[in-house]
Amino acid sequence: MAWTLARLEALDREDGLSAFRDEFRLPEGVVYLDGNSLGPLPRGTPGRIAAVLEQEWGDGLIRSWNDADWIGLPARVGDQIAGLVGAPAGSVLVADSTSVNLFKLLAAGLALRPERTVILTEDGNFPTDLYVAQGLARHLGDRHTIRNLPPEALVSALRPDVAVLLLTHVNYRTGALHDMAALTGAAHRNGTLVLWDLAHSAGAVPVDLAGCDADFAVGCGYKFLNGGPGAPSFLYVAPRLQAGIRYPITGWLGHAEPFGFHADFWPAAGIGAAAIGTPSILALAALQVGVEIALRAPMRAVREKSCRLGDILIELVAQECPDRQLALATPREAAHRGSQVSFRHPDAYPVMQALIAHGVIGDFRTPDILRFGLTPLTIRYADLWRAVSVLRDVLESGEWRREVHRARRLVT
Ligand SMILES: Cc1ncc(COP(=O)(O)O)c(C=O)c1O
Ligand SMILES: Nc1c(O)cccc1C(=O)C[C@H](N)C(=O)O
Repeated sequence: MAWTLARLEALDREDGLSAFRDEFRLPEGVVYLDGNSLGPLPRGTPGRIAAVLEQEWGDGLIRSWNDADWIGLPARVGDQIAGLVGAPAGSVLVADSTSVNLFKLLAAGLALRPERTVILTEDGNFPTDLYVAQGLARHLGDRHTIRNLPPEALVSALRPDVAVLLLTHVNYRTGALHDMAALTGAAHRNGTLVLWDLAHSAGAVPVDLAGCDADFAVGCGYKFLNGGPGAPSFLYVAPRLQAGIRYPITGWLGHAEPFGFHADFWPAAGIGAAAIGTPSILALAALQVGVEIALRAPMRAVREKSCRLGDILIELVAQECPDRQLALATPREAAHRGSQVSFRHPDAYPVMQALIAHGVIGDFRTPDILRFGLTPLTIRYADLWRAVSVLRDVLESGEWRREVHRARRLVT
């Protein structure tokens, strides 16, 4: 049966998550399909930031490190995020950026496997993951080799020299979802540690770090967790590894007694040793608002809606835009994708710019990807009708050929 606007509106009426949309500020006339890159602003965030500014900073001044427990905020928000990624309390800390946390945990993983010299990762992994691995290998005296392989070749590449398997759970371009349990199990049978990048998973797909016995993970605060541009990242270290770990950056807030002001470093117990310097309290407060919304949304319903949105988007594009040079770049089966759908088009960049000019905001990824993020808390089924109608019109009219849509901007 063909998709119609009426059928999609009927799905919106039955949608148990529909009330969440009102918790976000979404500009009139915009269909926002980029929450996988920068989540929208929760309506509660400005008030929370204002309270931290006025009362905690303005009135409380430095006393707020104790009175408002600013000092405990990275671990508190970490424990809240733990509830979203299947991790126990005390195993997640909010700190730094995803790139920095990748460096910290990859270095810690390599230090736990000193006799092994290979970092195994995937072709098409997010560039920062690859660059961090390259930079770290150089820093360690070029002793390590980085092996990039297609996903289907990873398991057979797990040989005795592989120290760490570094993977992004959901691929940023294609949206393909790895089987975390199977890959972690295969790595462990080889004595290899696994570091998962959850940038496109946390808050979007079910993640069970403890159930999969994952070793390390990092994740992003500004995508599906809606923490705002440049929101701090989080990191996870399995409790069984925390005692023996050696982080490459040992700052004063990772010390067992930061206010002892000792000359020598000895690490805090548990996940606290992963901290480096003073956390950004305003950014943490904003992130906490987004995380608390995500915690109220049942993950099973989020995943179901995400899969359904993806299936409908794929079917609607096939229905409305046949023969328009669009090729699905995302696995067709919902079980194998995250919360985005991507299409290839030879002129993806100007096509996306034309869509954005009409208020349908997705993004372009080199060389030829039109990427649509599906955030079940804010997207209505009927929004897909509007998005695909605009896509059809842009492709039919050839409007994307106009010079204005071809001018490359710095951030795509
Ligand atoms: C998979 C993945 N890892 C890491 C990052 C980078 O994180 P950051 O720029 O916050 O360090 C991103 C996106 O920016 C990403 O998509
Ligand atoms: N972090 C970003 C930024 O500072 C500007 C523009 C985009 C981003 C992104 O997050 C990109 C994103 N990780 C991606 O999946 O492509």
